[in-house]
Amino acid sequence: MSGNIESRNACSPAEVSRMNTSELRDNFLVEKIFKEDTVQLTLSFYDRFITGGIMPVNEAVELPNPGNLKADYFLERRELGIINVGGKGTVEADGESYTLDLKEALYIGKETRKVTFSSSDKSNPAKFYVNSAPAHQKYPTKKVTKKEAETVTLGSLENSNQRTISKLLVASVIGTCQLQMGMTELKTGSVWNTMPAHTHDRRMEVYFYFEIPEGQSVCHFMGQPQESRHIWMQNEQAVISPQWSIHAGAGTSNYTFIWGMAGENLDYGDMDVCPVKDLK
Ligand SMILES: O=C(O)C(=O)C[C@H](O)C(=O)CO
Ligand SMILES: [Zn+2]
Repeated sequence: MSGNIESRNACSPAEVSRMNTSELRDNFLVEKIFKEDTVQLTLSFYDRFITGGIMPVNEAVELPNPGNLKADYFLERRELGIINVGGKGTVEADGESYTLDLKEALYIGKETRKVTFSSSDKSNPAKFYVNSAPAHQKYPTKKVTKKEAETVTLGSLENSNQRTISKLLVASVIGTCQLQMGMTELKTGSVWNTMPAHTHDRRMEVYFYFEIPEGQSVCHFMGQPQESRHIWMQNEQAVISPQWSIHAGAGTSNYTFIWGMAGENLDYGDMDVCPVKDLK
């Protein structure tokens, strides 16, 4: 890829409070994450965070060097996090191969020149969901399985929000510059994520919703806690959350999502919780 990738400007809270449905969706929703044999990337100017998907089917696919990064290669000044949400696949990073099964993660450090993605079985292709943030130090490339993740169970069936959070690429598990990624799986009968909602001025965040059953959807809530807006999300779509915005959702069924963050700190627990009774 020598051309530019799609970029999204940062918007102010006042501007967002006046947006109509399509303006909200154009600025924050990333509609198409996976396309056969293609790298789909979106650059957000919140913390210069890149979100995308790579689905190799018929051939291996190489991480491109988009023109708007003005770099010699993609990871010259960046780090990359990958979570596979499809069939078994392999990521090759400067000649080293890492096989990723469903829901396994890989961190690739700064200064890795060549990264290629392939699927083991084209009838059940790998789907590599990727996040990338600027990096100023080289940390080792490392695979992290769900067993190696830091896991917490939150919520209750009574509050329709029982869920398991697997912190995969976080400071307690691996070294990263600013990227953090993990996955939240809702139990059957639970539909709410991240409730009570929170903001974190020190980090932006992107949610990628998947495992939404056919015919179901997730209503994602964003905006300032007292000026919330919603975006209806379909399976395998992502949504960008500014640092001033809540990011929560309620599904018409249970589902899974990947969260990725970058910014000032690596402290997962640094959140400003918004009491449910104060939301507007
Ligand atoms: O369900 C949740 O709660 C989450 O998954 C919260 C995210 O991990 C998050 O927003 C971290 O800042
Ligand atoms: Zn958050």
